[in-house]
Amino acid sequence: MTTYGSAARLASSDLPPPPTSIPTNSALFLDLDGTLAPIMPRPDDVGPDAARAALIARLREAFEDRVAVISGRSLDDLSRILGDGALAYMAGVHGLERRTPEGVFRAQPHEGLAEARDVLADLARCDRGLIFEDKHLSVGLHYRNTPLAADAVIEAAERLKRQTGLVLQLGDMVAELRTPGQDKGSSVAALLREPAFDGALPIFIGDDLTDEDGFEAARRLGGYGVLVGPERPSAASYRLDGPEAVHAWLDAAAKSVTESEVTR
Ligand SMILES: O=P(O)(O)OC[C@H]1O[C@H](O[C@H]2O[C@H](CO)[C@@H](O)[C@H](O)[C@H]2O)[C@H](O)[C@@H](O)[C@@H]1O
Repeated sequence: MTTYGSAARLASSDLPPPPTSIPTNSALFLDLDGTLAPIMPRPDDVGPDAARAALIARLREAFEDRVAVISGRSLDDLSRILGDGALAYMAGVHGLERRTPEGVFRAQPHEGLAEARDVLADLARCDRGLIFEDKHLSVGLHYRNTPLAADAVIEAAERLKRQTGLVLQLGDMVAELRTPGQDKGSSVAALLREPAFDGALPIFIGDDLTDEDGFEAARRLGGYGVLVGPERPSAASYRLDGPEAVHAWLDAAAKSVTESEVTR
């Protein structure tokens, strides 16, 4: 369940930027859209990017593979955007799918998805600005290109939540109905149980409401969250302005870890 962190954080304001000098045993849990990639008008507008790929490769080396992308996108879509094998650890559909070197975990799709799929796809046919997205374990309707449709989309999604038992996941100009049972926080906890992450300090970086589960898990498991974008009540401890600042911070953090390894 998404809440907004401990009471101390409910009125959070002026979160500082994270320190660039971080413990060598840190593990990075990274959101994609709005964090590693700038927000684009349509989901398919986000594609492979050489600078991002090079950054991920540097991070994997500096953090000895303790790097995971944890996204609302499906694993297939993440492979299209990041490249197959770009990362050893990835979670998709808000934690409903997870890939590690040992294999793929995938939740069972909820039976209510058929109804949600029909209703949202019908709505998309009524407004050419709406984009219907089917991720098999969840279905979503994007209204970024037709913002006046927001109320109707959210109302329909709330009704579907009540009728089906699916989880309503509101995001950045999107309403999504997803299979219950997992979230970004449970993915962080599961990945920290992998041998490569043993004893690691989790740092979760993300921009969206779904990332609050990741911030809370990181905090509970001894690390912290970094909110990307404007201030809001959040379980994160630090904040960066946007993807450009994220890339610069990750670069600096990787260098600081590499340098402290060299001087040991
Ligand atoms: O958890 P994330 O990696 O941040 O993924 C969240 C959602 O990202 C995508 O939608 C968002 O980004 C699109 C491209 O910038 C944008 O057009 C859309 O309005 C945003 O909501 C993706 O399509 C969703 O499946 C993800 O859940």
